[in-house]
Amino acid sequence: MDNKGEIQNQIIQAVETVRRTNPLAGSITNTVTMNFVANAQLAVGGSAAMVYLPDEGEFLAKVGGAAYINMGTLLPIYEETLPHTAKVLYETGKPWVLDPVAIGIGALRTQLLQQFKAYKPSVVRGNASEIIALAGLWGLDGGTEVSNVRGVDSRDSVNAAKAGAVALAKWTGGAVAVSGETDLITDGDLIVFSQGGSHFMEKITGFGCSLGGVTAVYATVASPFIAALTAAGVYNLAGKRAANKVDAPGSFQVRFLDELYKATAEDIANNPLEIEAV
Ligand SMILES: Nc1ncnc2c1ncn2[C@@H]1O[C@H](COP(=O)(O)OP(=O)(O)OP(=O)(O)O)[C@@H](O)[C@H]1O
Ligand SMILES: Cc1ncsc1CCO
Ligand SMILES: [Mg+2]
Repeated sequence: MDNKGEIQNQIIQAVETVRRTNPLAGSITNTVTMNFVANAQLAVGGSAAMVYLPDEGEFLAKVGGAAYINMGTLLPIYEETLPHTAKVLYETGKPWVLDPVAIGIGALRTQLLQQFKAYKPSVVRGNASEIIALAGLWGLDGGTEVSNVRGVDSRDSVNAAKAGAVALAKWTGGAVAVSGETDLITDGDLIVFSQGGSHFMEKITGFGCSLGGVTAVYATVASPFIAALTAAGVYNLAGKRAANKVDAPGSFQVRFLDELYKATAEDIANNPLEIEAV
């Protein structure tokens, strides 16, 4: 798929189908930003449900059109819940989005992320440092063995994660989305840069987490690559619009949710993107 017009048409289809069908993408996600993830999923027209327990993860994997796993705040029960849910998703062919938040901290996080390699997440979404570190953990090109993640924040530029993102996408057969000032999305063959957003998005926690949840919503109706591009497009558009209306982070978050809700499919598809071959 190297035709920008075709990509834009598929983005329009994804946005409209979600608004028409209100699809469920269940989440196992961190307790810091859970509410923001759910509200962003609802604002784009999806349906949200958050769980912690192994049988409930399996239930959501089965009834939802896709799922979202975010590693932000691990609990002991996740040693059971996360691999169990990821295995069900993989074996039933359900798309799922992985956000490897804070990769490198703690033994359980490392162990779980290693296990996920076999369950091939349809979309890996993270900031540049997280993507580079995951490629390293999985022994792929473009990764580093030592994580450069500082807690949950990135210390690398989006472009530095290009090789790792491509290698991860080739491994999973899905898509990888690297967020930053400009977002990079790849399916292993094409690389798309999506522009927009606002510096305020670094001043409120959870824009990355909620972007992952919204990506899962679009993955219920579109390919992993189109889902990641649609989510990046609506985030960049809504972020740019919200920043034009407010002058501080708290009101930015509120305005951003309003702009997510108001964005039309055409405006999302027309948000600036540049396409290059790998
Ligand atoms: N300086 C910036 N300018 C424009 N957009 C930005 C900027 N920084 C981040 N964004 C946007 O914010 C969203 C989240 O990206 P970010 O890289 O901050 O995620 P993250 O570090 O995983 O966030 P969190 O872990 O707090 O949820 C993306 O849509 C990205 O495009
Ligand atoms: C701040 C924070 N700490 C663990 S998860 C999280 C949300 C952003 O990733
Ligand atoms: Mg993050």
